[in-house]
Amino acid sequence: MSTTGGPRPDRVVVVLGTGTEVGKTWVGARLLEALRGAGVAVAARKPGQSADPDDTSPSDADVLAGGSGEDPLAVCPAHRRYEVAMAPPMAAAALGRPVPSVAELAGELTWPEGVAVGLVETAGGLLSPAADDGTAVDLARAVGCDLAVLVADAGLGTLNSVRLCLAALAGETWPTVVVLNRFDPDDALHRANRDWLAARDGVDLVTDVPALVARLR
Ligand SMILES: C[C@H](N)[C@H](N)CCCCCC(=O)O
Repeated sequence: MSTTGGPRPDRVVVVLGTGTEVGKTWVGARLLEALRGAGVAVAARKPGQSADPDDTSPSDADVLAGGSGEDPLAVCPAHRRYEVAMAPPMAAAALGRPVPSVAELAGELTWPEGVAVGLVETAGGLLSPAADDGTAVDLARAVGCDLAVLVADAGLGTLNSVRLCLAALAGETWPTVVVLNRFDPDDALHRANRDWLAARDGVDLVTDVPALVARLR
């Protein structure tokens, strides 16, 4: 159940990560691009973003906006951007700015009419604070997640991080697709990780964006 008002996308896809810097934004932007290229109406939202002020690379909202074809300020409004490399609510507090609640972030989310896939990207990992009173998972619930995309690294350590995240998501109503990002088919460990998670744990898993797009069809 979403706490947001106004038009709602046919499907809300929330991009979660096993941790920070696993490539959530890259996967989200490529997904938006591919769907848009196939004629699907998309929109992206980043309810809060934080970054090192010395980082000159495009912000997450800029990258997502490139994928969805929107104004970056529609993806993440100026008052939810924090130039401190901390979890967004922690960054807000460090800057002496208001720290939102999960309900406030979800309530701020507006969608254009006629969106088929609305993508919401969270910040950091699954249990990183998203607001004063909740994590990325709490935010996913509040925005009415229909499908979670859990982005993980393909390499060493991913078995543990994916299993921890899926355990944390066990009570949720939505299905979760795991993306093993930066997957190299020539890497024996990457292949072994994929096979172990899929065969032993029955994880719904993909290793590239085209396969993820196919899941959304
Ligand atoms: C600055 C960084 N790139 C992200 N935007 C924020 C990551 C927050 C992680 C918080 C944590 O789980 O410890």
